[in-house]
Amino acid sequence: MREKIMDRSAEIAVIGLGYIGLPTAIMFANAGFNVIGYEIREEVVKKVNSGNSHIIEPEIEEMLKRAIENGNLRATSDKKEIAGKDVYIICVQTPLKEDKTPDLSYLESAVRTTAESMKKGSLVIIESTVPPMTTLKMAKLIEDLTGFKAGEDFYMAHAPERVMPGRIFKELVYNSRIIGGINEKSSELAELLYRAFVKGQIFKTSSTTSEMVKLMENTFRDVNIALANEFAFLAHHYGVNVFEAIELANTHPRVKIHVPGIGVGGHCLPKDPYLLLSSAKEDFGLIKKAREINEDMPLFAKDLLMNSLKLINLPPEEAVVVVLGLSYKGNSDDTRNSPSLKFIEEIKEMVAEVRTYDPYVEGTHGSLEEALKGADAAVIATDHSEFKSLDWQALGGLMRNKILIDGRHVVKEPPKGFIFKGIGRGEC
Ligand SMILES: NC(=O)c1ccc[n+]([C@@H]2O[C@H](COP(=O)([O-])OP(=O)(O)OC[C@H]3O[C@@H](n4cnc5c(N)ncnc54)[C@H](O)[C@@H]3O)[C@@H](O)[C@H]2O)c1
Ligand SMILES: CC(=O)N[C@@H]1[C@@H](OP(=O)(O)OP(=O)(O)OC[C@H]2O[C@@H](n3ccc(=O)[nH]c3=O)[C@H](O)[C@@H]2O)O[C@H](CO)[C@@H](O)[C@@H]1O
Repeated sequence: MREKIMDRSAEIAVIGLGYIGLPTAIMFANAGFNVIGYEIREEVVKKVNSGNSHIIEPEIEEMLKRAIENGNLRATSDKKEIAGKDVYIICVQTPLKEDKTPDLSYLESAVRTTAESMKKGSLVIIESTVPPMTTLKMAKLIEDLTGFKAGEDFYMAHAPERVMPGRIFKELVYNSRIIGGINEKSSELAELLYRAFVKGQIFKTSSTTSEMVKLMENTFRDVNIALANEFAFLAHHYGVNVFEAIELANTHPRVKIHVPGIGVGGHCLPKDPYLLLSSAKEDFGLIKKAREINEDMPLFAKDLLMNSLKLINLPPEEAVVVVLGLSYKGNSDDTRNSPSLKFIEEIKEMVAEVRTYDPYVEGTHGSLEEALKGADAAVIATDHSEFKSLDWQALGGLMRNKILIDGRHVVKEPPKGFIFKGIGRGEC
């Protein structure tokens, strides 16, 4: 297998062609490997094979076209086509169930497909983010299904993905990588494989440590954002602009406060802290509390909206509200766990009409001007670049009442003639 990886003759199957699987498949294909992407969504398979990406990400269209044109990448929904590959890389989603416990059904199904397809000597890599000890459990499942011995008849590692959407193709190359093999040989093979395109450092450890590292990174970020959000609450209480206060606090050499806002969305931060806690017998409460704070931020935005309507004596049930941005973060089309959706859920029964505008998300208004015509309030819920330079004086002319709520600190100066409130801006 070492030689096959070195001379690029190892054949790779990537299971799941989403935000992580598709870029990963493209990178290995452009590094010279023959890659087949196995994906259950047929519309994704069709799109990828025609050289078009189903996700929005800088550089992806050119990179995908290159991989398809050089004949190294193909997608399929047919299990038979991934039989007998040397390497299987699992990149399926690992969401939460309603009760916030891990839903590992996609992962288990992908592992079962891998077990049905692999051969003696295959290397199986889980890139998905998973609760600690999952890779060992999946290795056992493969042993039970195939009769192969883990670490001898097949190799297995957790190689968590750490890229940031919007910078995926840069971070795939330059981020350092953690490889958690179930044994030394598994780690070594996985390291050799990723060296095909990774220029960052590669650290080898056990699979359970690597699972925990990934979850700790996102939990660190989530808890820090919760702290920033709590500072925003306090700043409203004291009539302080929290962004000015954060900028000043961050001049301290050992302080780096995160950015408060309408909430924390995406496929990762809202669930990874729960994956970390999922099998713990007890916890200290901090991680859960941080989650609760971040999950409640859309309610804070709702309060700012309701207070503003009160100021103009407009009953909420008569108000037309326009939400700017549905995706969880700027310049992305991903709406998973987006705080905008929770905000809309919270207000939709209270107001006359909710309109949405998001240039990245289908099914929203085609034009912001159209959406704002006759509206009473605009609520910015996503920090898309184009929302940073809007001419609110001109847009205000289209509105019936001029209320502007900024949930993402994109409006630097409150526009004249508006009732303006922003999360962290010091006024309720
Ligand atoms: N999105 C991110 O920014 C990001 C970053 C780092 C890590 N991760 C982790 O990577 C994993 C994947 O996340 P994602 O955002 O790419 O998810 P995604 O939903 O975009 O992609 C998963 C894909 O797998 C497919 N799939 C599901 N079950 C399958 C099966 N049994 N066989 C074949 N295909 C199957 C789905 O149809 C989907 O297209 C998750 O564990 C996530 O936590 C995500
Ligand atoms: C540790 C880390 O860096 N992990 C990254 C993270 O990537 P992400 O795409 O989820 O992006 P984030 O920027 O973390 O945003 C999430 C949400 O938090 C809001 N937010 C953010 C910063 C802030 O100060 N205040 C906020 O309110 C923002 O608006 C958005 O809704 O998880 C990926 C998957 O595991 C990782 O691979 C990737 O490295």
